[in-house]
Amino acid sequence: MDAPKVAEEVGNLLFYASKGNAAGVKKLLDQGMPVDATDYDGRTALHLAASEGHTDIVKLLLEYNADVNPIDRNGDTPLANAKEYDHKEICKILEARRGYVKIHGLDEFEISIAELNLDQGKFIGKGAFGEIRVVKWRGTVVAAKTITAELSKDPQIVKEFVDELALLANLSHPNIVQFLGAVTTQRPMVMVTEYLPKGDLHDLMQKRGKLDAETAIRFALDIARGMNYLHEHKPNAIVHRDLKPRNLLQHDAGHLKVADFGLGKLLDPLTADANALYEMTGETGSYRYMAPEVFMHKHYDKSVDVFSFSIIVQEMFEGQNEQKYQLPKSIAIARAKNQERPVFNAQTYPPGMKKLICECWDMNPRKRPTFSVVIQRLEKIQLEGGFLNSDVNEKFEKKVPQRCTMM
Ligand SMILES: Nc1ncnc2c1ncn2[C@@H]1O[C@H](COP(=O)(O)OP(=O)(O)OP(=O)(O)O)[C@@H](O)[C@H]1O
Repeated sequence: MDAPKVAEEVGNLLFYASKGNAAGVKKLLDQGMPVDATDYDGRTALHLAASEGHTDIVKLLLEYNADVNPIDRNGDTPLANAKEYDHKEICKILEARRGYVKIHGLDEFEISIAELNLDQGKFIGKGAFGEIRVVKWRGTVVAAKTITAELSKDPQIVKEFVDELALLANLSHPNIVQFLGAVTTQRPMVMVTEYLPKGDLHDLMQKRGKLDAETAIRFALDIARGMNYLHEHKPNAIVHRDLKPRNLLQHDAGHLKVADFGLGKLLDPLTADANALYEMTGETGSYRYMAPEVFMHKHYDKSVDVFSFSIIVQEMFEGQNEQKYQLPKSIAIARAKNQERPVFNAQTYPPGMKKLICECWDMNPRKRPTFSVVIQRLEKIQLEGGFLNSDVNEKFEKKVPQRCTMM
C-alpha cells in the first residue's frame, strides 16, 4: 500500500473506533492494519474508543493485542482518556490489563523526543533493551538508546526504568559513561548518554588480540574504579550484572568507561524472560562473563560483577581466540557445574596478577575481593611492575596471540 493510502486507512480505523463501528474496525484489522496505528497526534484506536466510551470496541482492540498504554502527544494513555470522560467500565477493563494514567517523568532530565531526531541518527548497535544511535542533541553528539516497545508496554518495567534513570542521573565518575537525560513520557523511551566514538573493548580485542600487560592493567584499574564507584553508592550499591567487554567503552585518553549499568534490574538474569530475551537478541555473549550463582539461579550479590571482571581481565592478557569455538552457554555450564576456569597461557602476567584473577573468580562469592581491594592490589602490581610512568597510549602487542585452551 502506498503512503497516502496507508494514512487514509489509519484515518478510517480511528474514525470507526471513535464512532463505535465494530464491523469497520474488525474488517480493517483482519486486512492487516496494525492495531496500534496512530495519527499525527499519536492517538490510537484505543485512545478514541476509550474517550468516546465504546466498551465493545475497547474489548475488540484488546482482543487484537492493542497496546494498553500507548502515549499520545499530550502524554495521555487510553485510561487517562476514559477517566477524563468518566467511562467507568472501560476504566475497569484497562486497569485489569495494567493500564496506567501517567508515568512520572524525570523532571529536569526529561528530554522531548523531537529534540533527538532519531530518524537521522546513525545506528551503531543493538542490545537486549533496544537500539543505540548516535544523534545530535542540543548541539552535542550523544548516544541514544531506544527501549524496545515490548519493554515499554509493561507499566512495572516503565516505573522501574524511570526510578533507575533518576538514580543514574546523579552519578558521575571518570570511569563510567555519563548519563545525560531520557525520554520517559513519550514513546519510544530513550536513554541519552555521552558518546564514546572509539568503540568497545570487545571490538578492540577482536582487532588486536591480547593486550600488553601495561594496557591490560590500566584498563583493569579503569573498570575496577568505575565499578567500585557503583558498588559503594549510598544508600544502595549499584550492581551491574552484565559486565562484559561490549559494555566497556574506550575513552579518548586511552582509558575505559563502564556503560550499561543500573538497567540490569529490568532484565534480571534470574527470570526466564531475561534469558529468553538474551537468546532472542542473539546476545548470548553475557553467558561468557556470568557468575556461576547467576547462571544457577541462586541468590547473588554485587560480587557477581567481580567474577565478570576476572574473566575480562584474563581475556585481556590471553585474547579472546579460544572463545570463538565454544558456545557461550556451554562455557557458563562448565564454570558453574564443573567449576572450570579459563587457563593461563600467556607469559605476560606481572607478579600477583594471576592470584588476583583467581581470587576474583572464586566459586564462593564471599571469598572474592571487593573492588576497593582489587584497586589496591592492581595499583601495587602496576607500581611494582614498573608500569606506572610509561606512555599510556596505544602500546598493544603486535604478535598474533598463541592459541590457548579455554577450560
Ligand atoms: N555511549 C556509547 N558510545 C559509543 N558506543 C556505544 C555507547 N553505548 C553503546 N555503544 C555501542 O553499542 C553497542 C550496543 O550497546 P548496547 O548497550 O545496546 O548492547 P550490549 O551491551 O551489547 O547488549 P545488552 O544491552 O543486551 O547488554 C555496544 O556494544 C557499544 O559498542
